[in-house]
Amino acid sequence: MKKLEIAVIPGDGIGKEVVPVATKVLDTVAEIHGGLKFEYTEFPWSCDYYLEHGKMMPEDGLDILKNFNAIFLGAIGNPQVVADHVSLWGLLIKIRREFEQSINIRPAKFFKGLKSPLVNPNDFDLIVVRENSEGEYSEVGGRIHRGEDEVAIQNAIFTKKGTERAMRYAFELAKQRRGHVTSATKSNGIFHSMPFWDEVFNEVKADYTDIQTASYHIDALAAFFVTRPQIFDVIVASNLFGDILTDIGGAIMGSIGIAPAANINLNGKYPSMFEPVHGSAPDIYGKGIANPIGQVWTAKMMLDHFGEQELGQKLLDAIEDVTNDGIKTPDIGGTSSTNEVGEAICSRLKEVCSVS
Ligand SMILES: NC(=O)C1=CN([C@@H]2O[C@H](COP(=O)(O)OP(=O)(O)OC[C@H]3O[C@@H](n4cnc5c(N)ncnc54)[C@H](O)[C@@H]3O)[C@@H](O)[C@H]2O)C=CC1
Ligand SMILES: CC(=O)C(=O)O
Ligand SMILES: [K+]
Ligand SMILES: [Mn+2]
Repeated sequence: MKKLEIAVIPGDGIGKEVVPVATKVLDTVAEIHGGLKFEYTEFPWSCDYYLEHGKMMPEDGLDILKNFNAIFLGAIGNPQVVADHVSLWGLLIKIRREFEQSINIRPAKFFKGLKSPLVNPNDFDLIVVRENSEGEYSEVGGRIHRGEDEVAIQNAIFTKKGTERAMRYAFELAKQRRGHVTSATKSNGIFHSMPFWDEVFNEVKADYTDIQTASYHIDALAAFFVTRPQIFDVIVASNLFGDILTDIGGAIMGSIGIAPAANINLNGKYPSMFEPVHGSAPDIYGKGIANPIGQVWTAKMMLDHFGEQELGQKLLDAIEDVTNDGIKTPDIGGTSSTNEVGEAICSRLKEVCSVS
């Protein structure tokens, strides 16, 4: 029996609604597999926890998490009660950083049964490799002179190591896909870090002569996500650019609520963390209508990570079948609830796996 110990952090808002659906789907996958078992330990770390304890997680939170095989997280953030930079840096970004989850991979593809807002979605299938350890998301800087003369300085940090690591990951990934890497740059406007980014990209690509490459400024690239997403295979982007591109990736599939993600620790020292692209969606929380597909597809990425690609693919097929059958939450034009979609995915999965 392959036993996987998973730390589960539903977090805030709709994280608390979609995570239980996804763990139920994972249990169905394990049942079908027969030799696989997920053992969940749930942690209530969230903005509610902050209100009670004055912090997002206990002092020894990371020590507790580091012994798990993976972390499965919903979303963090309840800006009504805790400022977003405090809640995210106190938990989500803290885990990404301390556990050296240096890469965030986020696929987007034409999804069967979904109405893309694009006139001609034409089967796009791309994956963004987002640098996840530095870049524009940094604590380096400060504020001085409160009031009228206030100055805020925010530094973006680009190291050779971090930049090259993300790019090499993208090239390796492209080898297993369609052999094309696009670099998201902005070297016309950002004077130091982006020309550096371009230089590192040119260096790395010289090692991958079989891989085709392109480089676009992020503004044009964002527009191409809308006008011709088919031209992309793997896109490598800085932390901020990757963050923005992947919400667009969700949008062109039909909803940000279906976009999955994985924060990968590459050195094996710490667990990786699986959490969808979307946030806690306070505007729809509590109504039971959050789309669980982002979280369930994220579970599929966790299955892939543990070497269960075959079942992972069946799960993705089951999600697409259910969507195609019209069992959908309101964000993608349906009338089903979060739980109904989850149950339909489990049933469909059992059906396809009993016939094969
Ligand atoms: N990784 C994380 O934990 C993230 C956390 N956040 C936090 O989440 C909170 C809300 O942030 P927003 O900027 O509003 O982004 P958001 O992703 O939570 O919501 C943006 C829009 O998409 C919709 N949406 C998102 N997920 C959905 C789903 N599964 N089903 C249906 N509709 C969905 C929401 O209803 C909202 O209209 C903030 O506190 C923010 O800091 C935001 C992004 C990522
Ligand atoms: C914070 C955020 O929006 C993200 O990691 O996607
Ligand atoms: K999330
Ligand atoms: Mn984001």
